[in-house]
Amino acid sequence: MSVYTTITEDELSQFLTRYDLGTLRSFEGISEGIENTNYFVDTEAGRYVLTIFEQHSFDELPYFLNIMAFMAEHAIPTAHPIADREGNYLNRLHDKPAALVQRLDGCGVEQPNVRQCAVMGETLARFHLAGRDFDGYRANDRDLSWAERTFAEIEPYLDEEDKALLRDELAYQQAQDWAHLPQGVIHADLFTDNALFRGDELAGIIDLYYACNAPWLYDLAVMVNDWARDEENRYDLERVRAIMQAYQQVRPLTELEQAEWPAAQRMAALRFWLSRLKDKVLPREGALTMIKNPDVFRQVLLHHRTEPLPHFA
Ligand SMILES: Nc1ncnc2c1ncn2[C@@H]1O[C@H](COP(=O)(O)OP(=O)(O)OP(=O)(O)O)[C@@H](O)[C@H]1O
Ligand SMILES: N[C@@H](CCO)C(=O)O
Repeated sequence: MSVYTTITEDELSQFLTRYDLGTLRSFEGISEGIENTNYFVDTEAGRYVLTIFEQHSFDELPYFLNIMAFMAEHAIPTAHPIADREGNYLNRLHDKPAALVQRLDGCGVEQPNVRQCAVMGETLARFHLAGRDFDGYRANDRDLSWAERTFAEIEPYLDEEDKALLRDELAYQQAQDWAHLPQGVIHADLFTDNALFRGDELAGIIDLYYACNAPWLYDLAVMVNDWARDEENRYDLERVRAIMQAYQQVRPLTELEQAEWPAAQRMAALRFWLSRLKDKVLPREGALTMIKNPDVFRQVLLHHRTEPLPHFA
């Protein structure tokens, strides 16, 4: 359940007076999602999603909302934030940051098919190329130095085998040439639950709240690690091929990227193994975060260390 902040009809109607969206028709809390409070909101003018941000500060949100607007305006299917009469995407509700975005007409997919994987590969490449003209900048706060700090924090809670594996992987990642890979705006969390589909048509990507500047190849690895994995955490090479070929039809990988592809898969697995481990051993106080299983990404990392996925260039 993810309605942490409950709003009344009167409060919402009052909030909507800042926008040019007509009067409220109906609203309903959304049960999916973990981090924020989300409501579906229908008004005379259309259908929207209201997000009340439970974790982010007012200062950090404009970057994310501006990227969503920029991508939507550059033909990348994304929910466009709605500006109020003064042109602001960000507002205040219950003393928390809040924003309205377009409601996309689609559903999440749990086990994507090959066609949906190809759509995602192509869309990610277009997202990366479009981002070259975006003038905001945000450093990646889940990079290798974050991984090292996180390992140091959680090390006392880990068994010897995991400690040795993580130490070895961190040393391997330190030796990679991340600085010379092509970089730009990345989504950084494009898992299957962050894309909504109507059949095989992508309605849009959501949850851009980890977006940052980082190597494009890493973003592709985050996607492949999640989209091409079956329920037993085995990789389906047809789905890997579909993502990689569709991506490279729009933006072919450079030689350096091809060489670093195994390292990128491992870095993406390491990042989500560590964040899930940290959520498990050091749960955030007061946060209602549902713990996602860290072992999935331990398994993914072990897979890629012995048998990295091909780049299909
Ligand atoms: N723009 C949108 N259009 C349609 N549905 C949306 C939109 N944004 C969110 N949703 C719906 O709301 C659900 C929760 O959104 P989201 O995944 O962003 O949750 P969250 O709590 O904000 O983030 P997280 O997934 O990181 O916990 C989604 O699964 C989706 O069903
Ligand atoms: N996609 C992340 C959670 C949200 O960032 C995970 O599956 O661990």
